[in-house]
Amino acid sequence: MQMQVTNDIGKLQKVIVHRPGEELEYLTPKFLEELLFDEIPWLKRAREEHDGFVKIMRDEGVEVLYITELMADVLNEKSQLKEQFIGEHLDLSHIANMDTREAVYDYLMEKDNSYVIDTLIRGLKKDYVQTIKDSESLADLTKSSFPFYLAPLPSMYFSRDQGIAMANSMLTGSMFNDTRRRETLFIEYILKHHNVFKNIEPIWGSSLPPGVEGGDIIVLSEKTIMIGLSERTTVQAIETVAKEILIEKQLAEEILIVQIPAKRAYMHLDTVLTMVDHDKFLMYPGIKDRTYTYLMTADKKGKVKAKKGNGLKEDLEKSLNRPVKIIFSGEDDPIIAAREQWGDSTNTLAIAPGKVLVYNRNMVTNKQLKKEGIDILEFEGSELVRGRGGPRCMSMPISRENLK
Ligand SMILES: NC(=[NH2+])NCCC[C@H](N)C(=O)O
Repeated sequence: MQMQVTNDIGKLQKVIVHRPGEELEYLTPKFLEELLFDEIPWLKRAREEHDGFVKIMRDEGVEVLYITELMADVLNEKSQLKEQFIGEHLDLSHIANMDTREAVYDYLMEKDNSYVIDTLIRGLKKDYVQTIKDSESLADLTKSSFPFYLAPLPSMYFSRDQGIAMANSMLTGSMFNDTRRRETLFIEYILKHHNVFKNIEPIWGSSLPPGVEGGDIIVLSEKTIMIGLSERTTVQAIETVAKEILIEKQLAEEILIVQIPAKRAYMHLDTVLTMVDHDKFLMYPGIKDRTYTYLMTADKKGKVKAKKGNGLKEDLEKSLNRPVKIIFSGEDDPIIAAREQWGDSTNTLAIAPGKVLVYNRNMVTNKQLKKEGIDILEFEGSELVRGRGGPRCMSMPISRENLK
């Protein structure tokens, strides 16, 4: 398949998602912070909500692929990859004792592929695996209270962050937090080995310094890629990826960096700013005077140069070559806007210019969008939102129509 994403609003053709699974049932209050959740979603309802999200996209003609199914295809077709895949998960799991590691490996190797895939996402509780019984290891004696050999991956359903299609290439996420690093192994294997992807030269996030996640990348046009400098995306990683984008792979002519305050409530640029139409953006007003912009381009000698931007609106207008309207969410009221931003009001997913998916709970912002002439497709997301992400976070587009 040809990867093609040269904008963030063109008709969405193909997208990869993950249906929330039992990994959400391995969340407990004690480890919420470490696992980057604020609450424990009710799985049954979260799945219904996710199915609703997928149904809207399918009804609109979007081809929706599940990451677990693509991964199962890979392991079913190339069985020799199973050991390597499990091994890479174990490498990233910090199991202190080698015998324990071996026991976990043996346990997984005996199971069938779909069980392995589900377990790697769900997590593996310590009591599932019989380790050394008669002699205890130092790791056992000093064992932490963390109850898993393989931690659950509850943020797996935020597939946006794991793989970022830009033009005809894909960057795999270089996750800022240790707890999310194993998520990207799935898309890496799919990119390397699944025949839905062919002739794609990816940029491997694992080769970058930590900190470029998909929620921070918005492909504005063929010319410009916007990158958030945020809690999750670092200057170091941007410097490296900019060379790939501007020089090695020439995926765009310029990168517009938008620096936002580094805060949990808006860990990625797309939690406070999304594009909803050719000339319209939706933005959380709480960051209005708190963004700084920079432009990165390549000079004739093949070096990346950065300069200060002229402010978000002006830079967007220049890049898109048209006047732009910024709609301030929550009717620009500090309380309404903050409340609804926490409910991901500003994390819309465009499936065509002027047509976006939104959670129904953000009533004020949704009404505002309608007034602005935006077609909104609402769905229930009250459990999904507890993981701090909305429709855009839950989708990894791999094909969108180009804009004229
Ligand atoms: N693109 C996004 N905004 N993704 C939201 C990710 C939420 C996830 N729980 C995290 O903290 O990492």
